[in-house]
Order: sequence, then C-alpha cells, then structure tokens
Amino acid sequence: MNTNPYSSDLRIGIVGLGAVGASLARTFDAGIPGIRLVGITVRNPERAAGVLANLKNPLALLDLEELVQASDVVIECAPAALLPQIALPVLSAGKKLVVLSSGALLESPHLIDLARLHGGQILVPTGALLGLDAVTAAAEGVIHSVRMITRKPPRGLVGAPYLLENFISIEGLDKPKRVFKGSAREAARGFPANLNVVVALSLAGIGPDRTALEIWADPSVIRNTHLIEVDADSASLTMTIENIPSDNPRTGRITAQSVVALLRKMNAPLRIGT
Ligand SMILES: NC(=O)C1=CN([C@@H]2O[C@H](COP(=O)(O)OP(=O)(O)OC[C@H]3O[C@@H](n4cnc5c(N)ncnc54)[C@H](OP(=O)(O)O)[C@@H]3O)[C@@H](O)[C@H]2O)C=CC1
Ligand SMILES: O=C([O-])CC(=O)C(=O)O
Repeated sequence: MNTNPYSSDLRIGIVGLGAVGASLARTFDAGIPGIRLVGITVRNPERAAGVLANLKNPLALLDLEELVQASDVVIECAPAALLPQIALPVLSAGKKLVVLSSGALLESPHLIDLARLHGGQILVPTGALLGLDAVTAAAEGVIHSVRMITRKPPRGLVGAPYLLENFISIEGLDKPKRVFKGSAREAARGFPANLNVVVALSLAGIGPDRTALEIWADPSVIRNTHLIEVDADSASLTMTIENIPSDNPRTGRITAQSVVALLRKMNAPLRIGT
C-alpha cells in the first residue's frame, strides 16, 4: 500500500528567486493543496538567504539538474537571456516548464520542438495580462487584428535595450511619451525584461509579426497598464489591465498569482476557463 501522503502532489521547482520566484516560494510554503515545492535554483545563495529564512519549511537549494530530477513542473522566473539553458534539461527530461520570460521563446523556437520530441510541455501563463482565453478561442476562427497599448511609469522601462540603442530618454518626463511602435517580435528584442505579455498575446492570437504594440512612458501612471483591442470574426474584444507593481517595478503582482492559478488548475476536478 502506498503510504506516502504526498505521492500525488505536483512537485514544483523554481528557478530564480526575484520578485516572481520569491512570491511563489512564499505562497507554496504557506500551503496549497496538491502542490509541493521541492526546491529552488538560484544564482546567488547569499541573496536568497533572506527569503529562505522567512519560509516555514526548509527549502532545498539545488543545482538545475537536481531540480529537474526532483520536479514534475519547473517554473522559470529568471532573466530572459537564461531561458534556453534552463529549458533544455527540463524539456529533455520530458517535464513541464512554466515560462515567465515568454518573450525569449521567439528567439528559441527550437524549444518547442524539444518539448515535442521528449513529451515535455511549455506552459505560458497569462501572467501580467488578461484575456488569453478569449484570444485563443477567437484564434479558432479568424482574427483580423490585435493591437496593444502599454503605459508604464518611466522607472518600469529604465535600461531597456531599445531605449539605449535609440538614445530615447525617459528621464524627467512631465507628460506621456511614446517610446515604441512596432510588432511584438520587435518589442521582445527591444524590451526583453518589460514586454513578455505582448509575446504571450501574440502566441495566443495571430503571431509576433502581426501583433501591433505601442509603448508609452507615462509619468502620470503608477501601474503598468495594458489596453488590448482584438477584431475577430467571432467577437470584438477590448480589455484593460492595470497592474500593481511587485517588488520589481517592471513586474506586476498578479504575475505570480497567475502561475499559482495555472498550477491549481492542472490537476483540478473542476477547471474554469479555456
Ligand atoms: N510573463 C509575464 O507576464 C511576466 C514575465 N516577467 C518575466 O519573468 C521573469 C522573472 O521576473 P522577476 O521575478 O520580476 O525578475 P527579477 O529580476 O526580480 O528576478 C530574477 C531572478 O533571477 C535570478 N537569476 C539570475 N541569474 C540566475 C541563474 N543563473 N539561475 C537562477 N536564478 C538566476 C536573479 O538573481 P540575482 O538577484 O542574483 O540577479 C533574480 O533573483 C523575467 O524575465 C521577467 O521579465 C515578469 C512579469 C510578467
Ligand atoms: O510583460 C512583462 O514582462 C511585465 C509587464 O508588462 C507587467 O507586469 O505589466
């Protein structure tokens, strides 16, 4: 007889203990039925010590190979440039990878082939966005256009490569400034730490080259705000989300909650939404 009370729990590993990773670690530590956090992979154990010390349950610091072995699902919450190296062992082991740095998927389409080859799966949560359920449903018919307008407090855009390469200053703004107009693919390259959401939207809908985006540095907003307009043969969608920033001004608080919601659904007897 199997006496292990955790045997059917989903074993979760986290890579990266920044704003999203730390929030997830605290939530799983507090306890979610059916979910067990088995370990975490960090770059800098000293920096992680503060978060780990405040957890109720001791959490193992593992290297990536160990984390993959111990987990059913690995959650990537690290800088975008690391996505390929994190994804490789997870997908090669046929496991599930929740990707937060969804923008980086566009530069690494081979990861999808890798998942297919080994029976793994890449899961892109709705994250800091909304409406991907309706957009994927609309994509079963014909979507004519998808447009998103993002407004962020200037400090949420500081350091973006596109701004640096094009000498666009966002210092001392007293009114909104449009700093980018282009496709989701161009945004993913130019704003790798800021616009994962538009890539998720594009993958749900009509792809990164046809999904249009404007980015505004707006000193009058304190929330990261995304307005989405979709025109499809089944419906017209107009949706707005105003994200309260987390500890990281670039990252909305709802991002980590979206991952928790996704994981809860994974083995749930009642599953709401597409
Ligand atoms: N899909 C979505 O809707 C959203 C996606 N994101 C994306 O999610 C990702 C995580 O966001 P967030 O938590 O805010 O980012 P943070 O910058 O707060 O955290 C990233 C963490 O990764 C750590 N890290 C760096 N290198 C490694 C490594 N080699 N191994 C393990 N950990 C490492 C960093 O450590 P250190 O402190 O030592 O550098 C840091 O703690 C980002 O790519 C972000 O752009 C964010 C918001 C929404
Ligand atoms: O897409 C991202 O990486 C983050 C974002 O816009 C948000 O949190 O609103």
